[in-house]
Amino acid sequence: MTLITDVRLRRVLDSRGNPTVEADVLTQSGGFGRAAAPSGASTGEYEAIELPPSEAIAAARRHAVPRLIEEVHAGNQREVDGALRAADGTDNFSEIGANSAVAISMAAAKAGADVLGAPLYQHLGGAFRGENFPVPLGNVVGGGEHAKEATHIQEFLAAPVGAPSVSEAVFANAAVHARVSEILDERDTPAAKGDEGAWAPPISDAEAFEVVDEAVSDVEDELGFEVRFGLDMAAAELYDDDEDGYVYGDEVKSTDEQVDYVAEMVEEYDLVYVEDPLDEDDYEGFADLTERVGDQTLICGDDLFVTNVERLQDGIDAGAGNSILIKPNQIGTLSDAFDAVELAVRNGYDAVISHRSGETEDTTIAHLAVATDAAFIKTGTVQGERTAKLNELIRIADDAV
Ligand SMILES: O=C(O)[C@@H](CO)OP(=O)(O)O
Ligand SMILES: [Mg+2]
Repeated sequence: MTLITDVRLRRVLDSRGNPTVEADVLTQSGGFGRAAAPSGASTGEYEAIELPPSEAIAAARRHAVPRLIEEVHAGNQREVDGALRAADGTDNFSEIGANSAVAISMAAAKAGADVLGAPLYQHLGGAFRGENFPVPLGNVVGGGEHAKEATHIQEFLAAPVGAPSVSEAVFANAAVHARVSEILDERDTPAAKGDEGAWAPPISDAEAFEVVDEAVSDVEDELGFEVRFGLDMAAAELYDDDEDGYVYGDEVKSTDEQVDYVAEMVEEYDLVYVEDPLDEDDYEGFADLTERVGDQTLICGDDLFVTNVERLQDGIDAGAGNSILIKPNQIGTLSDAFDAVELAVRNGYDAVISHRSGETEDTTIAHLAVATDAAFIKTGTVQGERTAKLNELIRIADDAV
């Protein structure tokens, strides 16, 4: 019934106005799934390869589509993803592009769910999934590669850890985003927005800590449940080999100073989450920091692990981090993303399912987060391509998908 009968690929717009790959998968019994690949700006060096969309589409049509049509069942995700891997023949999807691979992989999952008449999260996670919901990490202030003339730290993320429901959590993040804007106004600080819809004010990181801390406390008082915050430092973008350190404008921090700085910020602001606090090759630095503050906060590897089980296993062996960011397009298929979650959970690491800075209205990651029982989902706060995922989470909780 779920035998794939057609795969259609096209270029569509992403939220930055760039082209990206969209896939439609059709099955014998009329099942249909559609998904689009997201795209990063602060991409990790070890990510699977994103090809220019036209090239990725042409290569996938040549190599992958013939191996899928009348050959593979959309309901069997391992079979779909195995065919994509076989069609590509490389470790990093450099032949057909991870953007084509992930779009087809996700579209096939949706087609499989469609035939079963089940919501995607249930198809992927099983009948007993859907009781627990991830805490949404909401980007409220940011800079780095996502905005010019703003903070060095890429993302300051509201984390409504005490919210009684996913809907209240989503609205809490929106309230923090709104409160940040008021506080910036009070300080006569103009702010543009970055790629993910976070405020991108021309202020120092130290001031951003103050502003976000104040906004989070105000919203916590107003709503009456615990709201904290965290960071994505995207430190691989700050690290400069020539300087042998992390560059914050005129200041350069050595690795030891960077570890001290992050540990101090965790203490001072009671941070609940710190992503990529060190360079993407620095397992040792991650391990030092995890040793110091890993019992108080999540230390999450994004560019460090790139959703890759081998890199995650190296991290587990080294004691580097206690959490992994999961981005399906970093590795190319849903099966690979699930394998990374499974390895993480077996080793006491929390999984955090994540969007990219370039997104579409695709909502697959909302389902993925519920299907995998992930602790957190990072998918912005406002702006259509972000609210698409957040609203889908609300619908899943309301049994309305
Ligand atoms: O670093 C990150 O975690 C992401 C998403 O916030 O950014 P990008 O997609 O640009 O890699
Ligand atoms: Mg990151």
